[in-house]
Amino acid sequence: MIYLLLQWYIILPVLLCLFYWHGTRNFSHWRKLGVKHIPPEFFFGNIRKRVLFRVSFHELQKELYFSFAGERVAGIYEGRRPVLMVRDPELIRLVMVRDFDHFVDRPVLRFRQRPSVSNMLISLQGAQWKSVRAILTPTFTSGKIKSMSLLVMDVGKQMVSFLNNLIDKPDGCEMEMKDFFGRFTLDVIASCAFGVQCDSLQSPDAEFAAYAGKFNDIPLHERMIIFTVLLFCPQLARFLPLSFMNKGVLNFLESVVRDTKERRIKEGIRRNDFLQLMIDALESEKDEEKSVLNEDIVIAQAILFLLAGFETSSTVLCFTAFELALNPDIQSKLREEISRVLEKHGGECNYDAVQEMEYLDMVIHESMRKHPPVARMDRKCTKEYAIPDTNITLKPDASVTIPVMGLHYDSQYYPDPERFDPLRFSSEEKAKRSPYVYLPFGSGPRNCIGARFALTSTKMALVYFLQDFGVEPCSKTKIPYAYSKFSMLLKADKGIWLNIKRLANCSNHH
Ligand code: HEM
Repeated sequence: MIYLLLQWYIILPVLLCLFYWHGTRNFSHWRKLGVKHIPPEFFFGNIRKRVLFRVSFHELQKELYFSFAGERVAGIYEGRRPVLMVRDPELIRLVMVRDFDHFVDRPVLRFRQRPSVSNMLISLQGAQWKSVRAILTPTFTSGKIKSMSLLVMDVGKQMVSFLNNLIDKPDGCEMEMKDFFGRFTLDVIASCAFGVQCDSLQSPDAEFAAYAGKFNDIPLHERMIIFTVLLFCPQLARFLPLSFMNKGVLNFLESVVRDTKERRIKEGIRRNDFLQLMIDALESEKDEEKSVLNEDIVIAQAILFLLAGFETSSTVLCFTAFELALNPDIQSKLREEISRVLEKHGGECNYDAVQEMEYLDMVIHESMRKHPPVARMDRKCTKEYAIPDTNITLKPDASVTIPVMGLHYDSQYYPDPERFDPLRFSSEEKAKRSPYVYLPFGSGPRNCIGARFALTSTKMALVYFLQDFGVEPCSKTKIPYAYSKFSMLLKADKGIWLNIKRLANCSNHH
């Protein structure tokens, strides 16, 4: 017994020392390279406030950016992991565009996952990413998006008829905007990526909507394990069968894609949606010797479109509505443009009409500046890279981050950054600043593949909405809103509540 105790008296301190050594051995990384940094803390590095959920992800990114004012690059520690923050717009261009072949991948946690997750474009790497991206790129051309916009128009009309039925009082109806626009966006993605007509506005309990609502429901213990692995030993991830997504939901989505695909092939049905474009690519590649696509890859992308497009697009709509409610002059000016352009197009909100709306474009871009759904962009160094005009050489596997949220609030690029001013995005104003200080969709070959689709569908939603309805603050509106501390994507704590009113001269033509 004494022998056993003695053994533990020795083993335990040794284990603790090893644990401490492992947790801190990278902590001289930035000092040795002469990069400005904040001294790290054991376990937390520089992100203690975030790990303890004291601050939101967006606020932390902003704070870190502003703690290195005047620097072109800065060093941060996320847990024990050193990450290089690239602050200078010209260096951002080099990393994201010119020297992209050194930064092809994202530093993602690669758990042992099923093919419908491991094949998602967002986490694919190297040559495999390149070949899948090349196949998907033609599905996002303006021509394809234009034909898909017909599906978005159907959903827009459903949205208007839903609101017409709901709002019968002259003083309007208070609604949570994320939930409202979330249902519009879900219907758009269900239709375009899964070929499912779900009308979640009229029937929120419909099967597809009910499943989609549970997408991020994962048990607390799995969440904790993921967080610890992420901070301490990401190398372990590939041995663990964990996922950020609910397994039941994944099973459901997989079967929707499989069944739809089989039905379309068997019955010769065709539809103008992403799924059709992917099925066509799969069929045309079937007999090629070096085919890239297979059913798993198609399923993975359909699920990814839901994952990458749903929260982001509905967030943009929600915060745009918030800004329009707070800035009634801008709301009126936008509505004037909408009426003027739609009149030219016989009153119909179609793809071409929306493309002509310049002020709408400025409003949505200013909204994504102030409220970018994604707070930062990440890249992994894949080939040794000497950063020009510095003595820093990044080794393969090093992580680099682009501080989107900080750049969007930097007054040297956007004077009075808290002010909502769409005119910052007039052609003259845009020409005055680097494009690399505005990155809601990222940049370079690894940017958001769905950006054009997202812009088209969110703009159409706003046009349908603003034609007949207006938004204004109500008693439940929190100004300024508080950021949710539990979300990686931008989210307002307790939501964004606004009053929706039917306009007096509402056309009611739908
Ligand atoms: C307003 C809505 C959206 C925003 C703000 C947004 C933002 C982003 C951002 C910031 C990235 C990372 C870019 C980078 O690392 O440079 C990204 C990647 C991606 N997005 Fe979006 N996104 C939106 C909508 C969509 C939609 C609707 C789809 C699909 C239909 C989509 C599909 C993707 C995919 C597949 C990637 C990964 C691309 C790759 O790794 O090659 N996104 N998005």
